[in-house]
Amino acid sequence: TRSTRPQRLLRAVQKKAIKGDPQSVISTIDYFCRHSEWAMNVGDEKGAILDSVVCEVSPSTALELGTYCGYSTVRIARLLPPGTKLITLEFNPDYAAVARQIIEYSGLQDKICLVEGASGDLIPKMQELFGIKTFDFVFLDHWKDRYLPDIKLLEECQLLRKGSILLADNVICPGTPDYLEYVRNSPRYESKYFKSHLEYTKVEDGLEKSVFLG
Ligand SMILES: O=C(NC/C=C/[C@H]1O[C@@H](n2cnc(C(F)(F)F)c2)[C@H](O)[C@@H]1O)c1cc([N+](=O)[O-])cc(O)c1O
Ligand SMILES: [Mg+2]
Repeated sequence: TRSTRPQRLLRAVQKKAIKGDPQSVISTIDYFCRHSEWAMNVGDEKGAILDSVVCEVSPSTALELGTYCGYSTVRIARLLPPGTKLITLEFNPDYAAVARQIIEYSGLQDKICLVEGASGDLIPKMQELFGIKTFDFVFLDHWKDRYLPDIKLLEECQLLRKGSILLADNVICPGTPDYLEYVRNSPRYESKYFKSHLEYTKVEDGLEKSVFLG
């Protein structure tokens, strides 16, 4: 049967990127998505905003919801201080299998823990599975109707602390209206919109950065 898009993206990385070089993995994926097949990676333009927030926060504990092929996983992990771990959650086993290979090819496997399952099941287990008390940084890029329920779950599980940073992709396209309304109007968050474009296109999209106020 025909290969899947994530498999073709992985093949491009294995063929064109330099093993052990995260930047070349990132550049190879961006080139593939711009010139061969579009794919729902955060991309280079929004990726630069993601980079700047990760560097600013310099998190000791970080969570990503929605690994997909591991593009943003590699982007985040390459900037983390030594000894810190990025936990990334992926629901689809086929995507997870591709992501594991892309992460390994980048050489960042020691900084990343990819966990397969549903956020609703895994978030309540973060303390017991990983000894995590709170997350300094959370990147949301999974199903858009899960952003709001999942941050409410993070709050309930006491996984956010005063100053925790949430960064959400696609708040304009495809859009996360209920999430946006919540973080922009809740007294428990201070929110800011970073205008950009949908990956590899001229369509408007952006990232919403929200600080949990406790
Ligand atoms: O739909 C989009 N993204 C959905 C992304 C979904 C990805 O998140 C995973 N997931 C689901 N639950 C979990 C958790 F956390 F529970 F484990 C992880 C899914 O299996 C999938 O790999 C999207 C669409 C467009 N677009 O232009 O259509 C552009 C984008 O940037 C997008 O992110
Ligand atoms: Mg996205």
